[in-house]
Amino acid sequence: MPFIRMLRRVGQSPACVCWTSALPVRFLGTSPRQIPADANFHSASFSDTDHPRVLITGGLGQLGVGLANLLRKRFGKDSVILSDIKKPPDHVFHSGPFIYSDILDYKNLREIVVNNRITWLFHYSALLSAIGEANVSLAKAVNITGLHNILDVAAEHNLRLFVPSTIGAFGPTSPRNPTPDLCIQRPRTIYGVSKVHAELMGEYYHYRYGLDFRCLRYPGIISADSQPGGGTTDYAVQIFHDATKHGKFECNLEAHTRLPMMYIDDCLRATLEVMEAPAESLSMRTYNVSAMSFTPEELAQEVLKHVPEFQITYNVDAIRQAIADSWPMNFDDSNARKDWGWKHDFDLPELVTTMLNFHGSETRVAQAN
Ligand SMILES: NC(=O)c1ccc[n+]([C@@H]2O[C@H](COP(=O)([O-])OP(=O)(O)OC[C@H]3O[C@@H](n4cnc5c(N)ncnc54)[C@H](O)[C@@H]3O)[C@@H](O)[C@H]2O)c1
Ligand SMILES: C[C@@H](O)[C@H](N)C(=O)O
Repeated sequence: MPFIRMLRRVGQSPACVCWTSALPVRFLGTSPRQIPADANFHSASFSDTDHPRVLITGGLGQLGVGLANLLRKRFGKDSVILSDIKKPPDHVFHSGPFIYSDILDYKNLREIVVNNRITWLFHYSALLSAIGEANVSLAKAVNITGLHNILDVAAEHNLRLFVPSTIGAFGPTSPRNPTPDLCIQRPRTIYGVSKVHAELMGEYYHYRYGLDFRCLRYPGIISADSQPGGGTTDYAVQIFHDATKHGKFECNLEAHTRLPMMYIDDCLRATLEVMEAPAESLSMRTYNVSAMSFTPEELAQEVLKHVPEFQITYNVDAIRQAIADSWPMNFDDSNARKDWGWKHDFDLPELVTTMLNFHGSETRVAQAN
């Protein structure tokens, strides 16, 4: 019977023994963009877990290049395509496949997925919290309309889809210390609203169309060799540049502002681990992940142990402060630890040593040249 072909892979997790398993998709409407049945499952016959062919959107931001490096080590250089709307720097362009992809252009997205037989998609394009408040209409387009395109292309081509969410998906009425996976989510930034929307839409597509949607709520991510893209947690990256270059740092958040944070290696490993986790181990599709939690003052104290002349001053940015005050202080990630074995490697001391070593050696190289 022709409609049998239209049945999506369902019942993949205990949470997805949904009514799609009992009813053919024909009775539920077809795919999200009304694609004919024969157009589905371009990639269904390939082994998408053992050897995925990967597309990363928004790959030239703080996190994408590191993710590509990790995935290329695991799946081979040519199996991972990095994409963005920006021009890649030389070292990125020469390190593996790069392609232009604007997530607002649905046909372009579909062409890339089809031509490259993509099976896994990591959707990193976004406008972050502070920059999103400065440009709400662009944030709505990229974070919401763009997400719709990604969900549709993923559902139509049977992709495994990773979309990162954030501590910013919570708001002032959420429990802040700790913040569990399931609680009130009423964020007050366009970034947060778009991320709650992404979580809910991804889960809806999972239950409605059998989309293999996986989502982690990242804390603020700290990286040494990539710059943050306009978020509230950016201070915790900039402090290391300034401590090694100038011995001082002006912080745009108040001294006692506590936020969950994570070193990039932990973040990217968590991302790969949840993507490789057997579907039956996932009792949820959106998980908090956490590593450490600190204030600017505590971070400065740790930096001082290595840079004795280091000084921190405060010049608070009211918008970022209001955002930070509405976000979780500590993240409860016990479900991720229980379901798929999440465990972080970096606490505050290891983070600070690693970051200062990186920037210290860079500064020494620059001084020697
Ligand atoms: N960095 C963090 O601390 C953090 C924390 C929580 C969640 N996240 C999430 O992780 C993801 C990656 O974060 P990041 O820090 O690398 O972000 P970033 O801001 O550094 O990079 C985002 C990238 O998206 C690209 N982009 C913008 N518009 C686009 C479009 N129309 N089409 C294609 N690409 C477009 C930008 O050019 C940019 O390179 C985001 O979804 C973000 O919300 C990041
Ligand atoms: C926390 C995260 O989503 C991002 N770093 C921001 O501050 O906007």
